Amino acid sequence: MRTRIKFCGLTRPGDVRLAVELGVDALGFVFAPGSPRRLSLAQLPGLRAAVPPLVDVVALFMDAGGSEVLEVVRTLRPTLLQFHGGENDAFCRSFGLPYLKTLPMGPGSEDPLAARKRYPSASAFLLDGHGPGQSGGRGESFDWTLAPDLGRPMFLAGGLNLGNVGLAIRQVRPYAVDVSSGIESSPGLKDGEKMQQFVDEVRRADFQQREGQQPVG
Ligand SMILES: O=C(O)c1ccccc1NCC(=O)[C@H](O)[C@H](O)COP(=O)(O)O
Repeated sequence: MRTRIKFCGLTRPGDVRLAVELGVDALGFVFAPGSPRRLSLAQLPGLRAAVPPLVDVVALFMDAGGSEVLEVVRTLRPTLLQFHGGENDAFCRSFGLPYLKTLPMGPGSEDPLAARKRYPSASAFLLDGHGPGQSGGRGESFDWTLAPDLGRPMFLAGGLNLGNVGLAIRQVRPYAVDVSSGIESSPGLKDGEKMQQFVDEVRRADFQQREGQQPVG
Protein backbone atom coordinates (compact mmCIF):
# COMPACT_ATOMS: atom_id res chain seq x y z
CA MET A 1 0.00 0.00 0.00
CA ARG A 2 1.27 3.47 -0.70
CA THR A 3 1.73 5.82 2.24
CA ARG A 4 -0.67 8.75 2.05
CA ILE A 5 0.73 12.24 2.65
CA LYS A 6 -0.85 15.13 4.53
CA PHE A 7 0.79 18.55 4.54
CA CYS A 8 -0.49 20.65 7.43
CA GLY A 9 -0.47 24.37 8.18
CA LEU A 10 -0.67 25.74 4.65
CA THR A 11 -1.30 29.48 4.45
CA ARG A 12 -0.59 30.43 0.81
CA PRO A 13 -2.40 29.42 -2.40
CA GLY A 14 0.96 28.92 -4.14
CA ASP A 15 1.98 26.33 -1.53
CA VAL A 16 -1.38 24.61 -1.98
CA ARG A 17 -0.91 24.44 -5.76
CA LEU A 18 2.58 22.97 -5.42
CA ALA A 19 1.40 20.38 -2.89
CA VAL A 20 -1.35 19.32 -5.32
CA GLU A 21 1.16 19.07 -8.19
CA LEU A 22 3.35 16.86 -6.01
CA GLY A 23 0.43 14.48 -5.46
CA VAL A 24 -0.12 15.21 -1.77
CA ASP A 25 -3.35 13.55 -0.59
CA ALA A 26 -4.56 15.94 2.10
CA LEU A 27 -3.99 19.59 2.96
CA GLY A 28 -4.39 20.82 6.52
CA PHE A 29 -5.64 24.33 7.38
CA VAL A 30 -5.16 25.46 10.95
CA PHE A 31 -7.73 27.34 13.06
CA ALA A 32 -6.10 26.78 16.44
CA PRO A 33 -5.82 29.89 18.63
CA GLY A 34 -2.34 31.37 18.89
CA SER A 35 -0.93 29.33 16.01
CA PRO A 36 1.37 31.18 13.59
CA ARG A 37 -0.49 29.22 10.89
CA ARG A 38 -3.98 30.24 11.98
CA LEU A 39 -6.10 31.42 9.05
CA SER A 40 -8.70 34.14 8.89
CA LEU A 41 -12.02 33.57 7.11
CA ALA A 42 -10.93 36.10 4.49
CA GLN A 43 -8.07 33.84 3.39
CA LEU A 44 -10.24 30.78 2.84
CA PRO A 45 -11.83 31.38 -0.60
CA GLY A 46 -8.40 31.86 -2.24
CA LEU A 47 -6.99 28.75 -0.58
CA ARG A 48 -10.05 26.62 -1.35
CA ALA A 49 -10.05 27.66 -5.01
CA ALA A 50 -6.52 26.24 -5.33
CA VAL A 51 -7.65 22.70 -4.36
CA PRO A 52 -8.99 20.48 -7.17
CA PRO A 53 -11.29 17.47 -6.64
CA LEU A 54 -9.86 14.26 -5.14
CA VAL A 55 -7.62 16.11 -2.67
CA ASP A 56 -8.79 16.20 0.95
CA VAL A 57 -9.22 19.58 2.63
CA VAL A 58 -8.71 19.21 6.39
CA ALA A 59 -9.81 21.91 8.86
CA LEU A 60 -7.90 21.64 12.15
CA PHE A 61 -9.36 22.92 15.43
CA MET A 62 -8.16 22.97 19.01
CA ASP A 63 -10.99 23.35 21.55
CA ALA A 64 -12.98 25.68 19.29
CA GLY A 65 -16.65 26.44 19.94
CA GLY A 66 -19.28 24.86 17.72
CA SER A 67 -20.16 28.15 16.03
CA GLU A 68 -16.56 28.72 14.96
CA VAL A 69 -16.35 25.22 13.49
CA LEU A 70 -19.63 25.77 11.62
CA GLU A 71 -18.46 29.09 10.20
CA VAL A 72 -15.26 27.49 8.88
CA VAL A 73 -17.21 24.51 7.50
CA ARG A 74 -19.48 26.89 5.59
CA THR A 75 -16.64 29.03 4.24
CA LEU A 76 -13.91 26.45 3.54
CA ARG A 77 -16.05 23.39 2.72
CA PRO A 78 -13.56 20.90 4.19
CA THR A 79 -13.84 17.20 3.42
CA LEU A 80 -12.41 16.21 6.81
CA LEU A 81 -12.21 17.78 10.25
CA GLN A 82 -9.26 17.34 12.62
CA PHE A 83 -9.65 17.86 16.35
CA HIS A 84 -6.48 18.48 18.29
CA GLY A 85 -7.73 19.32 21.78
CA GLY A 86 -9.98 17.84 24.45
CA GLU A 87 -13.11 17.69 22.26
CA ASN A 88 -15.32 14.63 22.86
CA ASP A 89 -16.71 12.22 20.27
CA ALA A 90 -20.22 13.73 20.33
CA PHE A 91 -18.82 17.20 19.51
CA CYS A 92 -16.42 15.91 16.84
CA ARG A 93 -19.14 14.05 14.94
CA SER A 94 -21.83 16.71 15.33
CA PHE A 95 -20.78 18.55 12.13
CA GLY A 96 -21.73 15.66 9.84
CA LEU A 97 -18.23 15.28 8.40
CA PRO A 98 -15.66 12.53 8.92
CA TYR A 99 -13.04 13.46 11.47
CA LEU A 100 -9.49 12.69 12.56
CA LYS A 101 -8.66 12.78 16.24
CA THR A 102 -5.15 13.78 17.28
CA LEU A 103 -3.76 11.72 20.15
CA PRO A 104 -0.75 13.23 21.92
CA MET A 105 2.22 10.89 22.36
CA GLY A 106 4.63 13.17 24.27
CA PRO A 107 5.52 12.93 27.98
CA GLY A 108 2.47 12.55 30.26
CA SER A 109 0.14 11.38 27.48
CA GLU A 110 -2.63 8.84 27.97
CA ASP A 111 -2.13 5.35 26.53
CA PRO A 112 -3.44 5.72 22.92
CA LEU A 113 -5.22 2.36 23.16
CA ALA A 114 -7.25 3.75 26.06
CA ALA A 115 -7.74 7.16 24.42
CA ARG A 116 -9.08 5.72 21.16
CA LYS A 117 -11.98 4.06 23.01
CA ARG A 118 -13.42 7.52 23.68
CA TYR A 119 -13.66 8.22 19.91
CA PRO A 120 -15.78 5.44 18.38
CA SER A 121 -16.78 7.70 15.45
CA ALA A 122 -13.28 8.82 14.48
CA SER A 123 -12.36 7.91 10.88
CA ALA A 124 -8.68 7.82 11.77
CA PHE A 125 -6.22 8.80 14.49
CA LEU A 126 -3.24 11.10 14.18
CA LEU A 127 -0.41 10.41 16.62
CA ASP A 128 1.56 13.57 17.35
CA GLY A 129 4.75 14.15 19.31
CA HIS A 130 3.62 16.81 21.77
CA GLY A 131 2.24 16.31 25.28
CA PRO A 132 -1.40 16.58 26.43
CA GLY A 133 -2.98 20.01 26.03
CA GLN A 134 -0.15 21.32 23.85
CA SER A 135 -0.36 22.65 20.32
CA GLY A 136 1.24 20.89 17.36
CA GLY A 137 3.36 22.01 14.46
CA ARG A 138 6.42 22.23 16.69
CA GLY A 139 8.61 19.54 15.18
CA GLU A 140 8.39 17.31 18.26
CA SER A 141 8.91 13.63 17.57
CA PHE A 142 8.09 10.70 19.84
CA ASP A 143 9.25 7.13 20.38
CA TRP A 144 7.73 5.37 17.35
CA THR A 145 7.92 1.98 19.07
CA LEU A 146 5.00 3.25 21.19
CA ALA A 147 2.70 3.59 18.15
CA PRO A 148 0.20 0.73 18.49
CA ASP A 149 -2.26 -0.73 16.00
CA LEU A 150 -5.37 1.31 16.74
CA GLY A 151 -7.65 -0.71 14.47
CA ARG A 152 -8.26 2.32 12.29
CA PRO A 153 -6.05 4.23 9.83
CA MET A 154 -3.17 5.94 11.64
CA PHE A 155 -1.50 9.20 10.62
CA LEU A 156 2.06 9.52 11.97
CA ALA A 157 3.01 13.12 12.85
CA GLY A 158 5.47 15.07 14.93
CA GLY A 159 8.96 16.08 13.88
CA LEU A 160 8.90 14.34 10.51
CA ASN A 161 11.25 15.73 7.87
CA LEU A 162 13.03 14.56 4.75
CA GLY A 163 15.82 13.05 6.87
CA ASN A 164 13.65 10.74 8.96
CA VAL A 165 10.38 10.09 7.10
CA GLY A 166 11.77 7.05 5.24
CA LEU A 167 12.83 5.40 8.49
CA ALA A 168 9.45 6.28 10.05
CA ILE A 169 7.60 4.55 7.21
CA ARG A 170 9.79 1.44 7.36
CA GLN A 171 9.50 1.23 11.14
CA VAL A 172 5.86 2.18 11.78
CA ARG A 173 4.11 1.53 8.43
CA PRO A 174 1.51 4.23 9.02
CA TYR A 175 -1.49 4.76 6.79
CA ALA A 176 -0.33 8.37 6.29
CA VAL A 177 2.44 10.73 7.30
CA ASP A 178 1.67 14.29 8.37
CA VAL A 179 4.20 17.11 8.32
CA SER A 180 4.20 20.81 9.00
CA SER A 181 7.39 22.46 10.31
CA GLY A 182 9.65 19.93 8.54
CA ILE A 183 8.71 21.42 5.15
CA GLU A 184 8.82 25.10 6.18
CA SER A 185 11.30 27.94 5.89
CA SER A 186 9.51 29.66 8.80
CA PRO A 187 6.19 28.93 10.58
CA GLY A 188 3.36 28.97 8.02
CA LEU A 189 5.63 29.45 5.01
CA LYS A 190 6.25 26.20 3.20
CA ASP A 191 9.52 25.64 1.35
CA GLY A 192 9.05 24.26 -2.18
CA GLU A 193 12.32 22.29 -2.20
CA LYS A 194 11.54 20.65 1.13
CA MET A 195 8.00 19.81 0.02
CA GLN A 196 9.35 18.12 -3.11
CA GLN A 197 12.10 16.24 -1.25
CA PHE A 198 9.69 15.07 1.46
CA VAL A 199 7.36 13.57 -1.14
CA ASP A 200 10.35 11.96 -2.92
CA GLU A 201 11.46 10.35 0.35
CA VAL A 202 7.98 8.92 0.98
CA ARG A 203 7.82 7.50 -2.56
CA ARG A 204 11.33 6.04 -2.16
CA ALA A 205 10.41 4.35 1.14
CA ASP A 206 7.23 2.92 -0.42
CA PHE A 207 9.21 1.59 -3.38
CA GLN A 208 11.76 -0.05 -1.06
CA GLN A 209 8.98 -1.66 0.96
CA ARG A 210 7.34 -3.02 -2.18
CA GLU A 211 10.55 -4.34 -3.69
CA GLY A 212 11.93 -5.58 -0.37
CA GLN A 213 15.04 -3.45 -0.86
CA GLN A 214 17.34 -2.17 1.87
CA PRO A 215 17.82 1.62 1.95
CA VAL A 216 21.02 2.87 0.31
CA GLY A 217 23.30 5.16 2.38
O1 LIG B 1 0.37 23.70 13.22
C1 LIG B 1 0.02 24.37 14.19
O2 LIG B 1 0.40 25.53 14.36
C2 LIG B 1 -0.89 23.76 15.21
C3 LIG B 1 -1.35 24.56 16.27
C4 LIG B 1 -2.17 24.03 17.24
C5 LIG B 1 -2.58 22.73 17.16
C6 LIG B 1 -2.12 21.91 16.11
C7 LIG B 1 -1.27 22.43 15.14
N1 LIG B 1 -0.79 21.62 14.12
C8 LIG B 1 -1.06 20.23 14.14
C9 LIG B 1 -0.60 19.39 13.05
O3 LIG B 1 -1.35 18.58 12.54
C10 LIG B 1 0.82 19.34 12.65
O4 LIG B 1 0.88 18.99 11.32
C11 LIG B 1 1.49 18.25 13.46
O5 LIG B 1 1.51 18.69 14.79
C12 LIG B 1 2.89 17.99 12.99
O6 LIG B 1 3.67 19.14 13.07
P1 LIG B 1 5.27 19.08 12.86
O7 LIG B 1 5.85 18.35 14.03
O8 LIG B 1 5.70 20.50 12.79
O9 LIG B 1 5.49 18.35 11.57
